[in-house]
Amino acid sequence: MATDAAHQEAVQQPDSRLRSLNPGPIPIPAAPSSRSLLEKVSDQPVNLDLTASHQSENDSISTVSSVESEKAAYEFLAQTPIKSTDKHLVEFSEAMRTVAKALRQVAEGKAAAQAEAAEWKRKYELETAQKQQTRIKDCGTCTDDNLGKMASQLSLEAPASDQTGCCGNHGICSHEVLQDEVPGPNPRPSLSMVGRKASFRLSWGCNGNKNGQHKHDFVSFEKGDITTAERSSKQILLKWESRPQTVLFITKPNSNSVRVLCAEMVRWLKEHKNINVFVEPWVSKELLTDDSNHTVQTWDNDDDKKMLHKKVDLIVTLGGDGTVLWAASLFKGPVPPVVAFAMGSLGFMTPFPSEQYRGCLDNVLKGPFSITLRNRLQCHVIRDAAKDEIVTEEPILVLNEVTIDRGISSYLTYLECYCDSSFVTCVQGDGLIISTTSGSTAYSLAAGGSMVHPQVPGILFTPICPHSLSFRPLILPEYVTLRIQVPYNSRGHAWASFDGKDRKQLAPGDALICSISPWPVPTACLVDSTTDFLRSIHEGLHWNLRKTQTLDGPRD
Ligand SMILES: NC(=O)c1ccc[n+]([C@@H]2O[C@H](COP(=O)([O-])OP(=O)(O)OC[C@H]3O[C@@H](n4cnc5c(N)ncnc54)[C@H](O)[C@@H]3O)[C@@H](O)[C@H]2O)c1
Ligand SMILES: Nc1ncnc2c1ncn2[C@@H]1O[C@H](COP(=O)(O)OP(=O)(O)OP(=O)(O)O)[C@@H](O)[C@H]1O
Repeated sequence: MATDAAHQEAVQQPDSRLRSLNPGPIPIPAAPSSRSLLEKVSDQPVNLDLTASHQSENDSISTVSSVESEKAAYEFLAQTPIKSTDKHLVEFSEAMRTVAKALRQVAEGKAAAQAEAAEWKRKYELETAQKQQTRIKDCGTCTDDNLGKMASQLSLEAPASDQTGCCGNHGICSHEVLQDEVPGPNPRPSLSMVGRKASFRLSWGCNGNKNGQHKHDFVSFEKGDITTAERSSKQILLKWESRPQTVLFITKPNSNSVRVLCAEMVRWLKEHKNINVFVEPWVSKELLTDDSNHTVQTWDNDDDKKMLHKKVDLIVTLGGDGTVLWAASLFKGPVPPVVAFAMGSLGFMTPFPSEQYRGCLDNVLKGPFSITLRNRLQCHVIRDAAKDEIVTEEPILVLNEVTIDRGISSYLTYLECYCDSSFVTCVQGDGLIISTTSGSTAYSLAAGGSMVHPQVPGILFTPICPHSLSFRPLILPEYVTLRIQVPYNSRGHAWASFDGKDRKQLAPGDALICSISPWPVPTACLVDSTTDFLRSIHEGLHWNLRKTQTLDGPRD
């Protein structure tokens, strides 16, 4: 009998029979015979959630007791001609797989969108909370009523008379006068020795004209025709409005020549220019041992360090590019102009020759001088584990780049990248560099990114050894926010490093959010921004160096 034969077959191969019989616990309408079988095989409720949909079909098979399944199968097989039922069930099973896959995709899409929305909300809350915290901290003991007033005093302000004169008429964010120290408890003696901070004005130079005037770029929409007006020279000039009085020295450690020059420059500035000098705490000890006549100032705690920008008119760096990065990293907010003397091997950001420091400093202290406004990236690490906390980790500012790589892991990094709300790509390779245009000549360049003039407003998106032939570096506009997410299904952790330092581990679920910071680093130019940039790529990289062909050869 056919039924007996089928019974026999089922007894001999119960496993394979059950695999085709059980497409999962979702009782979706199907052929009557299949449906009745499913109801007998599994009495589990419909489960459309993400966790259940992530289980493989094999997992769902294992949720059904094999004894029950076998019994149900025998009963079913006793009633139904096995061949046609098998065919139905195979079809049904396929249909179920398709449904499960679709449900999983929907659930995954929804979860990703929710996660993204939650993160943007958290980022907003984080920034608001941090701003508020800073204000409260800096205001010290001031009352709630005074909080708003004090907070506005703390921020950078332009004098009322100048607002129309500069920002009003010329429209650029030019001059900014740093306020005196906010009244608060116990000003530190070392910091309070310094007088009022020098004010300065920034303006666009116009066709070589250094009179402080500038023209605006503007777009005209007259009669629906879009045109851009004549472009001014975008060279930015810094002109002192009052005499700079305080200079901060940042020096490369472990260098004898740097130490000697630092001592000499400090003496010269104090004796000939009547300048107050700040140095890092370790340098102050070094200078004291070298020459007890040096009266330099320093800081001894983080709170004083955070107030440096209110005291320092100018930063002088002695070292290579790394020293400029170090100097910038000391300032989590506004950065005073940096005069970088070259005492390293390359020096893309260090245009001033140290042997001519007297002339260079004379010019800078007098002004006006050209500056390059170098954008920094502001990076937030958002921990998956800290999703419910409003304030997570402090933002980190980088002048060159933030790198997300595989660290010591031997697996490919797997990073999901979003630009604002758009998906960019998944990086599978050694990692990703998100670089400023200043950093374009550093690590990003080594990874195949383009060299970009530091005044170009953009963010470089450069993969490191991508395992894909078609992954080319990108340059994105400067106003976007990038989110790099280590997905839950990443095989390993990723590591973020900031200007080559401060490595932080990123676990699956963690994300890094980067956008351009409102606090650029103004670096003084030797000539002007473009001349200095071209000189650095010629001299530093020997860019496009080739022997010139002679006339001595084939001609047209
Ligand atoms: N493969 C690479 O090229 C590679 C690898 C790791 C780090 N880096 C770079 O090193 C930087 C940290 O510098 P450091 O001095 O602290 O480390 P470091 O002492 O290891 O020096 C790195 C080198 O990069 C050069 N450099 C730094 N910033 C530059 C810039 N904006 N343009 C051109 N060259 C630049 C420095 O002059 C130095 O020669 C990182 O921000 C990263 O860009 C490069
Ligand atoms: N004041 C400082 N305190 C601590 N570390 C510093 C300081 N200044 C520089 N560094 C670090 O010292 C390292 C070397 O500095 P830098 O790049 O300026 O010198 P260099 O290697 O001689 O120059 P180049 O990079 O052009 O060859 C960098 O990693 C930098 O971060």
